[in-house]
Amino acid sequence: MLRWLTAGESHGPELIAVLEGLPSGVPISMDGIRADLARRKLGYGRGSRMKFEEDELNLSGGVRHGFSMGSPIAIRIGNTEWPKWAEVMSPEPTEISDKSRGRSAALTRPRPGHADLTGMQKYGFDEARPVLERASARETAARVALGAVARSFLGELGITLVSHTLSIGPVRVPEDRPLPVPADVDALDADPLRCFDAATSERMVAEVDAAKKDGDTLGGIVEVLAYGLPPGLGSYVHWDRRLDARLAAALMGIQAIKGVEVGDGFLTTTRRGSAAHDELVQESDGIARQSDRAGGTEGGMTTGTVLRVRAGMKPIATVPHSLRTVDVATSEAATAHHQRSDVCAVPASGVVAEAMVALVLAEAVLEKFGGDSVPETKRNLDGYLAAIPSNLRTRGDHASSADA
Ligand SMILES: Cc1cc2nc3c(=O)[nH]c(=O)nc-3n(C[C@H](O)[C@H](O)[C@H](O)COP(=O)(O)O)c2cc1C
Ligand SMILES: C=C(O[C@@H]1CC(C(=O)O)=C[C@@H](OP(=O)(O)O)[C@H]1O)C(=O)O
Repeated sequence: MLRWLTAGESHGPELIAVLEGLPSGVPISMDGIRADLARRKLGYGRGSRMKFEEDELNLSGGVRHGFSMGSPIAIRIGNTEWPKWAEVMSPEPTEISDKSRGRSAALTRPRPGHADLTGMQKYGFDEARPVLERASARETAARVALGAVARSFLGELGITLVSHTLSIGPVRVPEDRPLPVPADVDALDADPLRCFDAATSERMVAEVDAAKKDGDTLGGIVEVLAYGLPPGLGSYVHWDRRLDARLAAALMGIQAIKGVEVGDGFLTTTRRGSAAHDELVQESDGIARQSDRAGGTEGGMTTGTVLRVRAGMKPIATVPHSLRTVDVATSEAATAHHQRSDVCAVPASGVVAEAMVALVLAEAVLEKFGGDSVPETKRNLDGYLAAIPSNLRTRGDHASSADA
């Protein structure tokens, strides 16, 4: 069983993440995790905070000499801005000195679209600071660090993930563009919007510039692909074991994600059945699907073809051209509080989505194949693939983890 938790506030001293249930022998490098943390901060349209704040990575449990030991992985991500917030976010009752007076001003003008107002109602606060500190997507740094570990485990089994930006606001990659493959990851990360289509990326940059100029914000859609999966992760036997359901929940659990699609998703609903599914044909090297409309799952299980899921992000709620709200201290009409914000965080959301998919897949792999060490998990996976009768084999099933 794989489980994970994160803790920590946006302007707290550090974020903390724990991953329990990972086998021994997974290569884990500080540089590898740092590289993913850096990817999460990229993306045209991110706010000024991404430039001055640094993620200070500490690995404080579960890893020795570059490999997991089977014990819980404990990760701390220190926040270099903490000294400025030490009084405002002090865990002990503290006098607020003049230098922190501005930062500690009560946030009584809740932002529509953020957690501010409902969070105050629910947890009994008279201002939004304690709400936004945890609702903030700063927390996604902790998930990305865990995702880097999960990805490394999957990599040992020959499973590779790719994420990319499909749309920003109304600007979308044309449907007929080929899917990026693992070899394209560096090029994707080098693109300002993590978009695989250069012409669309240019239009996306212009769209972000236009929104920024208007004091506005943007959302969009990201896609995560997983290559090298075996058939049969997840199950049809119970709703909460369906892999597509678990992926949807994990993606919806990312701040500001409001829609999830598996494969062709909503587009499929516009097709007739005869043009909606992936027909099976016997080839010399196994049964082959003639298309990939389903996105790599049938009956809540991986089919062994490329997994393809999408997450739709709403526009950032902290709109510089502030939205109407109520000052809950006076009940007067007001504009929502705004200090600074991202104009668009869709590229970063792709990296977070990749991390969430990696965690769900790592969990599903361990459920099916178990193993307390990577070699044991590999043996179990290879044994399963080898035992699939030849008449049931789909193309690619034989590519065992030994090839990873
Ligand atoms: C990577 C990332 C960056 C974000 N940056 C901001 C931001 O700068 N300002 C903001 O208001 N919301 C931002 N959000 C979205 C809010 O965290 C989110 O809207 C809020 O927590 C309320 O949750 P909900 O949108 O799911 O209802 C960001 C989300 C992600 C995933
Ligand atoms: C700090 C991060 O993202 C933050 C997520 C966020 C929000 O409301 O979700 C609001 C912004 O923070 P602030 O309001 O302090 O400028 C973003 O910078 C991060 O991703 O590391």
